Amino acid sequence: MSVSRISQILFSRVSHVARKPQQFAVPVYRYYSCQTSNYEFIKIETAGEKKNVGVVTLNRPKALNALCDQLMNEINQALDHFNSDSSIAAIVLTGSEKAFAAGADIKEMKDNSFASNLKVNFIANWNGVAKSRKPIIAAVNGYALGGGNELAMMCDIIYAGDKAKFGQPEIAIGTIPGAGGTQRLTRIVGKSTAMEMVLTGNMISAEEAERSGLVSKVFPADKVVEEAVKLGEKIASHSQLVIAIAKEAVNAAYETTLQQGLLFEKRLFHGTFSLADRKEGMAAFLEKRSPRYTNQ
Ligand SMILES: C/C=C/C(=O)SCCNC(=O)CCNC(=O)[C@H](O)C(C)(C)COP(=O)(O)OP(=O)(O)OC[C@H]1O[C@@H](n2cnc3c(N)ncnc32)[C@H](O)[C@@H]1OP(=O)(O)O
Repeated sequence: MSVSRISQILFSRVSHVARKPQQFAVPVYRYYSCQTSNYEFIKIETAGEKKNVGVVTLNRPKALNALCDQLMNEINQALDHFNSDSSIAAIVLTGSEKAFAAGADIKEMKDNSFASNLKVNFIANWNGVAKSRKPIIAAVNGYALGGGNELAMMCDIIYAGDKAKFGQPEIAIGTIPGAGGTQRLTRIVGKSTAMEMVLTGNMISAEEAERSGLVSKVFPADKVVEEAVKLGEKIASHSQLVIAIAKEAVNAAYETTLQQGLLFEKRLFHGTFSLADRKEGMAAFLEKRSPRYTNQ
């Protein structure tokens, strides 16, 4: 990748037009406030002491949060909303205690054909999560199966409740994973574990998922969202511009060769020296005080 392409990516992705969210104060949880919306299958809230973490909760309990087309479109809308809200620094994506998501909606896709999938580019709208500029933390309780596990893997960090179960059971319904279950999963957990999960459809526990690097931490089920919000708040304490750059650099490790990735990283590192926040961060360290970032 050329240096000019790297700079183009660097400067196009970190600038966006800020928009104030519509909010009203209905406390449903300490530090939480609901937001007005017309969503049917999700709920959105802001959380954290400074209300700087967006929370998207999948809310289709009768189908264990099966990822129908409308639900995925609603997730994309919510992410667009939080990505364009300058007061939000990180996003938590979660489900219910029983299911993060039980996969793509089998009822909705059972009559699809190869031709119909091609015509509408079936599940192309699932990419919104992976494309979010702001970090997304998946807080997983219960089942994360098929597209549910793939959705979690599109997030940047996965926290799991101790009863969570992860799997790619598509083989048991005559198909294969289609949204990252053979690709992201293999890069994360390695060939043997991925192959076993994809070829058998067997689920792994939260503990196994942590051991294999699929999730970074496991908490009691009723604490996982709270811990994910705390993590979002910690992320929010840093420069949002530098967070966006750091996220892109880590993601490049999955998409480029080592040499291209190292060059990309070095140029982004060099680029941070053009930011007031980089200057402020180093000055604050040397003056033994907390940094005051301005996202400039
Ligand atoms: C690109 C992506 C592709 C994919 O993701 S393919 C789909 C991969 N996922 C699966 O194959 C998982 C399917 N679901 C299950 O195996 C089971 O469910 C569970 C093990 C998750 C839970 O079992 P239990 O506790 O016995 O619940 P229940 O009665 O099976 O489910 C409750 C309701 O939820 C609906 N449901 C569950 N998963 C899906 C789904 N993936 N698509 C559509 N509906 C789903 C059921 O049908 C049922 O509904 P009703 O009460 O009307 O019978």
